[in-house]
Amino acid sequence: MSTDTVQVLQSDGFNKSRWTQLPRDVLIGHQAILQLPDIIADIRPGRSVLIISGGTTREVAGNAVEDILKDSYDVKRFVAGKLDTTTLEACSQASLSADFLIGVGGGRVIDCAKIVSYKQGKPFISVPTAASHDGIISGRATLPTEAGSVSVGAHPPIAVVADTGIISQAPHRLMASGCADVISNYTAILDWELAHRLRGEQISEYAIALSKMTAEILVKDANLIKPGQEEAAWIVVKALVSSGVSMAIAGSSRPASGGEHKFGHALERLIPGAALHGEACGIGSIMTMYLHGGDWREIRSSLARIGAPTTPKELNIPDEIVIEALLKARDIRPERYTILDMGLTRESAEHLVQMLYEA
Ligand SMILES: NC(=O)c1ccc[n+]([C@@H]2O[C@H](COP(=O)([O-])OP(=O)(O)OC[C@H]3O[C@@H](n4cnc5c(N)ncnc54)[C@H](O)[C@@H]3O)[C@@H](O)[C@H]2O)c1
Ligand SMILES: O=P(O)(O)OC[C@@H](O)CO
Ligand SMILES: [Zn+2]
Repeated sequence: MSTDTVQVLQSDGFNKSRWTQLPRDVLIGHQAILQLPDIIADIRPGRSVLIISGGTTREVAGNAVEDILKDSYDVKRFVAGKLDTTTLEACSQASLSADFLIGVGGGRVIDCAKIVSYKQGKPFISVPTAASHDGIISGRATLPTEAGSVSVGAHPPIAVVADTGIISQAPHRLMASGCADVISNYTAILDWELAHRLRGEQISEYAIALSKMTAEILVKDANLIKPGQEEAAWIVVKALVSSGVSMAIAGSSRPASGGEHKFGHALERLIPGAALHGEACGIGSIMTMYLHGGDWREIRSSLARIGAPTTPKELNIPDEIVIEALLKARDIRPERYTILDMGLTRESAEHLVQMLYEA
């Protein structure tokens, strides 16, 4: 390095720096997948692509994406049945001959594409088939492991193509779950602020403001979120994108994931597949809002208005398992301090679950 450069680099002691990664193109709207060739032409990621989808989502949109691209690109496909290390390894192998990846599906498929993209250093495009989670643009991936869910570093997608027609035709339960994932931002923020006050954890006011505003706008528009409506898909996808941006600004999932998410991850381990990700976090958020002394009834009524579950019974989950998940939450990502890490007892966990059924 030349002396001139060293002089330019000198500072007054301020040494913070943050690299925020965001997608280059975000396209949301009616028949958006038809514009995939334009998006790819804009990015120029190469000529061969691996389309990653799930069993169902391949039928829903994976095949259509393949059809749209097959005349101009060398297309291969990979079906990710579940998200585990074996699948990730197989997907990585399949990606070796591809220049770029496209993840077409729900949260697990997109996380699979995100992780493989990061490991292989290849760009990926996110094509969500449901508005069920706020990971559609985030640079983090959630990996279920034996020891619980871990948030792993990944690349954000280079582009997002969210087709509101496809998304509006997904089961409403998925969209309601995505709304619950966003509504749970309210308590994620309270937990982050708590960790800041109690533990000196660094917070980002910008990330907090965006995350909170996103939840507020979604709750304000709750009456427009109806099954089968493309406008509803439009509203929810925008909220999911906005929540994802808050995570990108924070450089972690903190503004959108607090104790209610630790509870959700614990519940998924105890009774896999019984609740969708957002559903579990929504119920968790009612309980942690109560512990924060906030308006938990407002969280509950917002979830109910959107059609998301507010009690374990609606998901056929025994109350006892929810109590266990509340107590187990502290073992999930112990470094992430939340209201559930402040000495919750079995008695208070039982009370929290009973409270969900209160009129
Ligand atoms: N990386 C992040 O920042 C982030 C954020 C939120 C959630 N997540 C993760 O994402 C996952 C949750 O996502 P999810 O709720 O989408 O779960 P999921 O990916 O398991 O999808 C749920 C179900 O919906 C089906 N599906 C998707 N689109 C459909 C459609 N159009 N029609 C019919 N069925 C359709 C899928 O086949 C699947 O059976 C969790 O693993 C969670 O931890 C990650
Ligand atoms: O890091 P986690 O807890 O998976 O959070 C990411 C996302 O689910 C936030 O809505
Ligand atoms: Zn979430």
